Amino acid sequence: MTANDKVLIFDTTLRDGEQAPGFSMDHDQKLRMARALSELGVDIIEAGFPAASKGDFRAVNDIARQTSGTTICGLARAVEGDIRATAEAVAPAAKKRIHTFIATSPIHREHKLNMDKATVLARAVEAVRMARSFVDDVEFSAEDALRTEPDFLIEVFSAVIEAGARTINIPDTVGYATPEDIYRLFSDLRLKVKGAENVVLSAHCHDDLGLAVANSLAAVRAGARQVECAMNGIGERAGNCATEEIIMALKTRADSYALGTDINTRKLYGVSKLLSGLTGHAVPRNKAIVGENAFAHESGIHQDGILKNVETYEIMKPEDIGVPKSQLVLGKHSGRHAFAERARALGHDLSPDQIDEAFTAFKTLADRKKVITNSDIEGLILGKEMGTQGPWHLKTLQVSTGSGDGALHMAAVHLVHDTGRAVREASMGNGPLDAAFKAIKRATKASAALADFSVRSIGAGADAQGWSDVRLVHDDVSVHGSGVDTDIVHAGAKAYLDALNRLIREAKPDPKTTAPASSARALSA
Ligand SMILES: CC(=O)SCCNC(=O)CCNC(=O)[C@H](O)C(C)(C)COP(=O)(O)OP(=O)(O)OC[C@H]1O[C@@H](n2cnc3c(N)ncnc32)[C@H](O)[C@@H]1OP(=O)(O)O
Ligand SMILES: CC(C)C(=O)C(=O)O
Ligand SMILES: [Mg+2]
Repeated sequence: MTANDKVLIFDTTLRDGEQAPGFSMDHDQKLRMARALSELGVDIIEAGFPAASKGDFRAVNDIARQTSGTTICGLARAVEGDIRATAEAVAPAAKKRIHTFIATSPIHREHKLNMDKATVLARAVEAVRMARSFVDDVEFSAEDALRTEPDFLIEVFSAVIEAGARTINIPDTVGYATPEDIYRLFSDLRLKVKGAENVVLSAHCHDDLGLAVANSLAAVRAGARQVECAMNGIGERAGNCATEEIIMALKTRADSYALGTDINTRKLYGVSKLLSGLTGHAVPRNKAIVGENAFAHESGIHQDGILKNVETYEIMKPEDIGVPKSQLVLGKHSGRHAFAERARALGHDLSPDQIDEAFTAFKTLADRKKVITNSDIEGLILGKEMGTQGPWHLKTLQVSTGSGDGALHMAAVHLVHDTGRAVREASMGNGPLDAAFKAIKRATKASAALADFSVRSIGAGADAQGWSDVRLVHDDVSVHGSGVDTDIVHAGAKAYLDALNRLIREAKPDPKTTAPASSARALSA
């Protein structure tokens, strides 16, 4: 594949995606997601905004340290401190990029930046020059490009290319453009920007009008060779172009685009599920590519067609996305091989130890549940992954509850700390979950306020497992925890402890990877 036959996938799940309300991830979750994106084969991971906080700096820095093979990028305003912090954060990566931006549209210039055209132009050039003093790979974005005067865009892009930018990103920041607008603008810029033939043109489309993927395809048609996107389409407001959708559109309609990506599409479903698990937001059932209904057929005419020829109603192969159509039925008589195979088919590459652990949990579940679905297995694997890191581990939870006036709700817990210390505590509460949360709080002596709690069923049937999400807040730090169990009170208690453990771990960052004082100064740019 030559550079011109390939579309670079720039994944911004961890930056634009994480910026959206309700989608923040803690340090471990970001590292886990970065690993999954790298294994998926994205070309560039935008890992965060290092100047935003010490936590963001540390996450980008650790991702740069631990992720090999993928370009690690951080976002910076056209501000010296932001660029220095980003340069420092991405420095450990073998392949690193600084992405700097400034808004160019009249409304942003006048009302947000309070800068005239000449100042915006000068700041853009200065920022790119400075970023180039740290790294070779510099991307420049003209925020709100689609509402900018085209002549001014041409002037800015020509100048930043001369200053050393290698990627020129043309964002539809507010999701205002139509595919025709995008096609026209990208075609025009390709012709008129000086040096455009030597750089990669990039699309960054938001989904406010539901056009992000269509607009990204229009940009590709007009010559863009990088698409910025986020898994499950998360991002500011209505979100970004969905990574899984643009990739499968290019693959499925290769007859029309004739362009490739380096993505292992079979991992898409697993990465999508991982993100849902980490953030506590399930994808809608009817979501393209990765939704539960994407390959499900209920109506008779469709089922009849599918039975006669699957292509009557399916334009993609589920296995190309990692959605298994396996004939193996998993139950209590199944063995380790079949289990490991299914886990792999669902996109989870587990180590032998992880398979042992998940298989033991699977057998316990199979004894309790008649039918084991793919959702059960996912819940089990993701739930295990989430609950294994201490310092506290739940050994036993016993709940006694009743109904009617004066009913008492009690919970007793047995927790074990990483140090080996065991603690048993009990508490009453306004309900069984409240009693369990209070007993855990007492046992760990941790103080945190419950900001959000939810439980949903994964899989079908009365014996479906419950997936619980808990958000705890302490000292302005907000963390999310998850728990899975066939019993919803146990699922809630596991989620509560998972979140408490995260708070405890967040409170003690690894001194070796904490942002040094110089970058802390940079944060106040
Ligand atoms: C379209 C996008 O997605 S843009 C990226 C959005 N991401 C983020 O905002 C990341 C998280 N942000 C933060 O943590 C904070 O906003 C920080 C650390 C970046 C800045 O915080 P503060 O210094 O407190 O400034 P605050 O956020 O209130 O205002 C932004 C300032 O940056 C200026 N600014 C905004 N974009 C740019 C830019 N690209 N280049 C230079 N200056 C900029 C604004 O005009 C404003 O300046 P002012 O203080 O002189 O009015
Ligand atoms: C920072 C830029 C690329 C952005 O997210 C946008 O303009 O939407
Ligand atoms: Mg954006």
